[in-house]
Amino acid sequence: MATRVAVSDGGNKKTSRVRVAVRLRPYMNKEDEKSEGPCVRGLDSQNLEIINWRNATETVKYHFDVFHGEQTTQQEVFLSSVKPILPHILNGQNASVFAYGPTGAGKTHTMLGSSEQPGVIPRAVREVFKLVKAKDESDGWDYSIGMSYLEIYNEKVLDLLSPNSHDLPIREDKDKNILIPGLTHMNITNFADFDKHFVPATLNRTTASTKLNQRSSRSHAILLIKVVRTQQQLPHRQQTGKLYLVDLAGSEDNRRTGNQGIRLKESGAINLSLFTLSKVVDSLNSGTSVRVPYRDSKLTRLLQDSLGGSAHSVMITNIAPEYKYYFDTFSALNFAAKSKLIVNKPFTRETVAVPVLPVKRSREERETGGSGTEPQKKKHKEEKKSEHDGSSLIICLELKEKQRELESKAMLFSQLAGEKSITGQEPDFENKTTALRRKQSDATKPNKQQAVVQPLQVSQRQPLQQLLVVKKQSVCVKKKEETCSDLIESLGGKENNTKSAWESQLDQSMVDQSKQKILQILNTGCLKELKSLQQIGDKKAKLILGWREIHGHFTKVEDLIQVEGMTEKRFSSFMKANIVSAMGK
Ligand SMILES: Nc1ncnc2c1ncn2[C@@H]1O[C@H](COP(=O)(O)OP(=O)(O)OP(=O)(O)O)[C@@H](O)[C@H]1O
Repeated sequence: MATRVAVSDGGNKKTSRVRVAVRLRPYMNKEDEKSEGPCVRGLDSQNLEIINWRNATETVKYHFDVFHGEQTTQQEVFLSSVKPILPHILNGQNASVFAYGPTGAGKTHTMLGSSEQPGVIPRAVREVFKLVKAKDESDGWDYSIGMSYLEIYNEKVLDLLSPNSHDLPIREDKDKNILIPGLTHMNITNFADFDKHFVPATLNRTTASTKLNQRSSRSHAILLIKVVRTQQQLPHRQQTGKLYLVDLAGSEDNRRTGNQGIRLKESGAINLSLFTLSKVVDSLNSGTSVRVPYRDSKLTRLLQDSLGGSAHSVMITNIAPEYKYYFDTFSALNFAAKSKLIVNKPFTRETVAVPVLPVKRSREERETGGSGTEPQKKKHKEEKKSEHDGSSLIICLELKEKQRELESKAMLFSQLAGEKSITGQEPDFENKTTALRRKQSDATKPNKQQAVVQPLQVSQRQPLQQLLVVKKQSVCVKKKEETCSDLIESLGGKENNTKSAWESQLDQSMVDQSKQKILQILNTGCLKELKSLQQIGDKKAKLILGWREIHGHFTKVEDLIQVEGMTEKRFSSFMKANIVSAMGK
């Protein structure tokens, strides 16, 4: 029996920021490179720029911990982004590395690689063995290493080391430790041992061919390497460090993947979990005590202790240079920029053997008995707060939300790009790749997400016609909102009036009818119809479409509060404006 104790040594209270690296893969087809050039490019080892879709005469700049360009080798990625965090797991702390990005952007290449170009996973496991070997004899601790390997496919947790097993439950003990009863845990003694289990298990992972990637990963694969160290002397303190190596399924746009049937269903599950990941990131970033929605997807639930404050985490965002990935790339970069704000608070997980069992166990006994499943007992004050501490893995999910927002923009954009301009010429966005080589201004002003809009010389390139159309629309939305405020004012309503105060001035049956009309538009309206509602601009309308895609129908207008950015206050104002407007028709 062992008791979980907090460790108060110096390093434990330190906060650790999620490191964010971005890796740009090379062109897969040299012809594309010649014909269009990249839509995104690196500027130096930390900065990159991408064309601004809102205005093709500008680029948007991002600053990250590391930028890995097309020529970066697997070893360089490992050395700079992953190796530095590995020593922590020998001290009872958690670490995680996860690859995020659009489908086909290079996540599996980065994490797994090939026999000629091994990726992060084989390199990290080798390094862990190396670190343990270096410590083993000298520091008074015995070490054992174990592995588990699972995938989350269609919201099911499947054991890749035991492929016939069924969906495994995720449980949380009273100390908020995440457990997966029944998950195989194998002790491994060297890299060959790991390889023997890992390689065949990898073949069990669900992959399929999509239009964008012949061998697309349809699941999130999570490799867990657990290092348990036990003091050789009394009181036989024991510390457990976990390393999660995560290859996320790609965020995807089904208009481009051509997914149908089962692929479409998979895609829904992938996008839902990535969407939840984005919500978790948002919550963690907000730094408030708002509930972090870990429970909303299996992925975030499972990775809770990698994301919630107890881990050293690295997110490698993979992006692709081709124009067809433009909006995916843009949303991935925004997500990555946001995830940089997450701060983890690493601590050491330690148990102490109860004094009635002072007999020193042999290493073999410890290995077979000590690490069969997730830790059974953990007690740590800091850990209790873990739902509110920012951590890492996450990064992805916010993407989903951004993804949806941008998907809609992409649809609009691609519709526009697909049409010939009034003058009969093809839209020229795709031909502008070299526009990244534009004159730069020194006047850069970083925003919260570290993105900088870099103005370009208008004389060098004319704004794209279709982009101007998008701009005009947003002007219209603004005007509409002003009209709406006027209406509210004329009713004598202030934003914070209670519902009864303003509703009581109206005929209840009319109010109910208006609500029905609003509900109908919320449930069936296309983008344009949604935008016809008062106070619903382009962004909100897309968020509503995204919500509908995931959750189905709104059962009542009040459900609108569940849509991102719709606070109670805004909802109240929205209702007032729209009821008044509907009654006036
Ligand atoms: N840095 C790179 N250098 C060379 N080839 C790469 C690189 N990154 C990716 N590739 C190649 O690009 C293709 C797609 O990469 P990969 O399968 O890793 O994408 P993915 O992001 O994992 O996609 P999915 O989400 O669909 O599984 C593969 O053929 C891979 O070998």
